[in-house]
Amino acid sequence: MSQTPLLLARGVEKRYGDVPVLERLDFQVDAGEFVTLVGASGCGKTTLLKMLLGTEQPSRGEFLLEGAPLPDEPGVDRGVVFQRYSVFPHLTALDNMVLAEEFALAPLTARLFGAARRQARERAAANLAEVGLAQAMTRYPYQLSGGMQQRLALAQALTMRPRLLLLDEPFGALDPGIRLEMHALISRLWRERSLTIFMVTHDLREAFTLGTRVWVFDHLRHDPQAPEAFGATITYDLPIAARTKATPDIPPALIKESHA
Ligand SMILES: Nc1ncnc2c1ncn2[C@@H]1O[C@H](COP(=O)(O)OP(=O)(O)OP(=O)(O)O)[C@@H](O)[C@H]1O
Repeated sequence: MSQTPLLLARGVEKRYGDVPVLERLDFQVDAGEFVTLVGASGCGKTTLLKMLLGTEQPSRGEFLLEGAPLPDEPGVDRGVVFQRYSVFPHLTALDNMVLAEEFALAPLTARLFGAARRQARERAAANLAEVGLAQAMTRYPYQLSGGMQQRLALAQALTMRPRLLLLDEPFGALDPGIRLEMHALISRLWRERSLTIFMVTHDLREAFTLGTRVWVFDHLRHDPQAPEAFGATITYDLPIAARTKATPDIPPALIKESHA
């Protein structure tokens, strides 16, 4: 069996212009891990997700996906869900799903025909059913609740069976009860599909409940004369032993950082 980690970061830094945002990122993540990212606003969590997605590039260092340089543009090997989902408003849930597959499989025309289209529709229907949207396939986005839209977003992100699933505060805009339902859904999908997930959240309880590993972002180095002189990095990398714990133990030192 290969010893190559699914994802390796070596000496990654990210600057926007002269401003360092992230520094000293060295980590390895194995297939099947569920990494949650927490930390103060503006310390670069979304920037890390964007680098993994391929919409931003490291200023220094590199990422290796299964030993090969991470492609420097988004691809079907990485799925993403944002806090607010943007869909095509004139397409039903099913047609939005099929379109995601058309973009992936026929990037030039974004059209599938005949048997390929029929199969794409069958897959789309199965994937929607898997996230609990069997009854909502013919609905338009404005007819879906926030939770249902995020279910659709998840189904769409998983359409091409990505190696990495990147979630940027995917449940941040949802009511607490709906959030719990979404926690159950993402946990089930993670287990059943053996996903590798990176999820940014401001909710520490969510981070410790869902993650097998919690990364806390902060500044290791700080110059009071020049607050923007240094980037943030992963200051804690906390393995969560018992993933199925009903009430996760959150280190008291971290409680103050919760925004929830
Ligand atoms: N395209 C950009 N150009 C210049 N600066 C940027 C750009 N994108 C992000 N930044 C800056 O980089 C820093 C990190 O932003 P990022 O969104 O990654 O932080 P975050 O930890 O995800 O924040 P939040 O928790 O509020 O979502 C911020 O200071 C932000 O203003």
